Amino acid sequence: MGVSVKICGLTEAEGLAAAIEAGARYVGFVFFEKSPRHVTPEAAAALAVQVPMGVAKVGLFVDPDDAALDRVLAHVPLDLIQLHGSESPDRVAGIRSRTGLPVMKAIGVSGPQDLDRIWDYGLVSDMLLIDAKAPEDAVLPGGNGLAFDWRLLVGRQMLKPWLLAGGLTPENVTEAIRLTRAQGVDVSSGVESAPGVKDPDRIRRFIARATAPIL
Ligand SMILES: O=C(O)c1ccccc1NCC(=O)[C@H](O)[C@H](O)COP(=O)(O)O
Repeated sequence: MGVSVKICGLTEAEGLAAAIEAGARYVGFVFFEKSPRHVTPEAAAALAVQVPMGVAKVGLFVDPDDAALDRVLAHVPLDLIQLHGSESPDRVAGIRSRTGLPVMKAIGVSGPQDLDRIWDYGLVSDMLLIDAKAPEDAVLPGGNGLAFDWRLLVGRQMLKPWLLAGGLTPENVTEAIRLTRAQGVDVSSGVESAPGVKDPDRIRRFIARATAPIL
């Protein structure tokens, strides 16, 4: 099976259409108000009708309480919940059982000290997203266009299906996959022309390169 691609932080129909037509397997909507990619539940619902079967609609949350999840789920038929805050393993398991939806936990990596958490969260999540750890003073816990040292993942066993994220672009995604053997990749700022503005051409180039056979 080829590499799966998630395009994250979609806010308007043109970028979403480009992602779907180019073969994205996952499309992400950000429900975090401080993000330039934030969408309301109503806006996400309008975009979601454009998404065909076979493409998973992912809702990205940062330390959501139950009411925040309920508010979004009342409007948007999500297929997968992405947790991008400091949710504990217990909270991940709780959200999974309360919503009945599969959960992908994002794990920030900046060095070898972060790698044990990949195992811990693999026990309670359906999928993992291995991302660059945000700097201490960052406003956003993800979507910062920063990469980490991909060599940290070489030969690493994962308990669950996983996506690589953090600073990926059409220019570097082939090398990232070749090195890490990632099953999937996730991108946001690397396919934008400005924060929060997706560039359909960069989306198409990213997906074409990520899904091309690696020699
Ligand atoms: O994208 C955001 O604005 C965002 C806000 C809060 C938490 C996470 C966020 N994005 C997470 C993603 O899924 C990104 O695709 C991932 O971190 C990679 O981002 P980038 O380095 O910009 O490609």
